[in-house]
Amino acid sequence: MKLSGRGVVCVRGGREVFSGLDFEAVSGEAVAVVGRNGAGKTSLLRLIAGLLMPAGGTIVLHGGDTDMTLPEQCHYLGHRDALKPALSVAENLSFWAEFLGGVRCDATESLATVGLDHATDLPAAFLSAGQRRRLSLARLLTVRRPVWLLDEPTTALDAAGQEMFSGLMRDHLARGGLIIAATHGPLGIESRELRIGGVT
Ligand SMILES: Nc1ncnc2c1ncn2[C@@H]1O[C@H](COP(=O)(O)OP(=O)(O)OP(=O)(O)O)[C@@H](O)[C@H]1O
Repeated sequence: MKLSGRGVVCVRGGREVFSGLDFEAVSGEAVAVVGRNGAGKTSLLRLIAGLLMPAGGTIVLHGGDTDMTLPEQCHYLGHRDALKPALSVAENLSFWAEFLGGVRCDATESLATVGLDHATDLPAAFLSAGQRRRLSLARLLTVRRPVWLLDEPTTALDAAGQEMFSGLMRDHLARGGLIIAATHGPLGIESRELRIGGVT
């Protein structure tokens, strides 16, 4: 499987953010997207996820499931946790599993893996920042998708959480998945750098 972008142009609010961007990532590989604030790292993830349209160029997944679109094969984890505060931890995960569709893995197991099995009935409103992030990560495990698009994924995670997450990323790569992560700091696993917007 290979994700490749050729000559990608990103325009936001009528202003060109980047242009002529070439990139690729293959199965088993993590790419860390780096660059100054406003360089377009989040925008690139959103372009790949199909949440924005490129103003030029192409983004194609080779060797994926031909019956599914690229966005249907991606998990996009934004830097803000998309959780419903009034729903419990388990209900939030169930909502996401329903929304994403496809084959579900065991939610209880996913919550145990991210260290939230003690809080399944707690409303998401009461979670700490790190716990909210852990709940977002559980989504990656409950519905399996090969392409992980992660925006500042380690934000708010403590040392143990970062270690747990590094393990999840390694497992994902070992299963043939690929990861594109926007980050200002170390990702926690071996990765190739994709710099956008010139030198920071
Ligand atoms: N909805 C929008 N309308 C207009 N411009 C936008 C919109 N969203 C983002 N932008 C602009 O697009 C540019 C790229 O933003 P983006 O969030 O992709 O950058 P980034 O590299 O992820 O930044 P950071 O490191 O600060 O997270 C910025 O100049 C931003 O102001």
